[in-house]
Amino acid sequence: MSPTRVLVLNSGSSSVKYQLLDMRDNSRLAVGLVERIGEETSRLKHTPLHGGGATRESTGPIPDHEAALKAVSAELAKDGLGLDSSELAAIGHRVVHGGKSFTEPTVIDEAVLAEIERLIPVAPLHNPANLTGIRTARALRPDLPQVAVFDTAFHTTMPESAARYAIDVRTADEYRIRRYGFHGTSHAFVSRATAELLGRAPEDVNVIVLHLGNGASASAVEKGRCVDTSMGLTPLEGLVMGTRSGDLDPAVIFHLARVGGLSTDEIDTLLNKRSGLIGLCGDNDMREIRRRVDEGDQQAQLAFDIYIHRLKKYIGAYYAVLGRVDAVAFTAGVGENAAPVREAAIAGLQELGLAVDAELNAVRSDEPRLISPAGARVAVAVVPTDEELEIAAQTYALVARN
Ligand SMILES: Nc1ncnc2c1ncn2[C@@H]1O[C@H](COP(=O)(O)OP(=O)(O)O)[C@@H](O)[C@H]1O
Ligand SMILES: CC(=O)OP(=O)(O)O
Ligand SMILES: [Mg+2]
Repeated sequence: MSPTRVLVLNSGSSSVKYQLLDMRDNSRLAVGLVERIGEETSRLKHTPLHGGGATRESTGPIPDHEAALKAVSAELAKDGLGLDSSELAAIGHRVVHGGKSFTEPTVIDEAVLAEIERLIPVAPLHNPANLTGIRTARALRPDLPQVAVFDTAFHTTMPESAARYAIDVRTADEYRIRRYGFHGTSHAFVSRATAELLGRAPEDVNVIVLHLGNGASASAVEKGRCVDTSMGLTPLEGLVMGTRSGDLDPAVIFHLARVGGLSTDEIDTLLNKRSGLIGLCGDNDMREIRRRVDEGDQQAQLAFDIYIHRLKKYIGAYYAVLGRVDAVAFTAGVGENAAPVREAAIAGLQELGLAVDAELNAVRSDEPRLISPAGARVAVAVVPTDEELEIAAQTYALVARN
């Protein structure tokens, strides 16, 4: 029998999330996470899901993504699920920036690696980690197909009117400056799952997807195709995020350089790592921010209000882009868990047919669900994302075809 298992690696700037799935029934055999890579207190959390083993956790320095992946491989081996298994069909990798070249999942070869490397300047937090993950996995299993699934792929359907910045065309083309968009695997999965929740085909519905994690982005999905998204050349544009500013007047950068004397790298770090919620109030975790808000903390309240204001602007903008909206879907860590964020983002939008039912919004569940009142013109939904399952499905489909 041909092998049916797929290992998915989602390498972030300082973390690796992974899942081992059996594609016969999409069941998960093991899931885990390595956090704080590069620090003294790195943490590995591994949960075997077949055979009912207990979660194992360990803390200690894991210097880089190569060491992280080797540690993951060792954990999997303890459950008899090692990377040497003949049941493994492929390894699927989340790759954040694929530029314009990659519109589909792609089997990784030297040319693909070179292109992912060339794109590092426009995804400095993500592509280097993705590359190390791929190189380490290839060294461990050189015989196995390794597939890249790109965050940018779902957004390649955006019309030029949404994808181009209004800057000199020749300069834009020379430096390939355009809006690529990210979190596409999640936007694709969630827009489809939302249509399913409504009992309709993806081609029949228009959905605004709000992916609110540490990184956050919105997208306008018309009949299953992305027509606009809030992230741009890099994952810095758009919504207020955990540590990233999102939209700002580009002249802020000249001002910081000319008046503040900051270097380009310093400004990059400021906007990507010391802005957003953490820059506004010192915390980037929405749980902590809500706790402070509930205690009357004014700084946390202002950070929350700025976050919500930006989110509301994008809901309005994408409503206008789509003309008709069937659903607004909240997803990722904040979108799935933070009821106050959903309530505040939709508040006051009744004229657009949008409302949230307080009781439904308070329900905690891992299932896709509606939170709008019965009979509402536009559905508001919470739809948990599953980037790993989507990456596994795309990886397996590609390998099974070849
Ligand atoms: N119960 C919760 N209530 C509010 N926010 C939460 C909760 N759980 C997680 N979050 C938020 O979700 C964020 C992580 O989201 P996630 O989608 O996992 O992000 P990423 O994939 O970018 O690491 C946390 O930083 C936190 O702000
Ligand atoms: C592209 C991006 O922002 O990803 P993440 O949310 O995983 O940081
Ligand atoms: Mg994420």
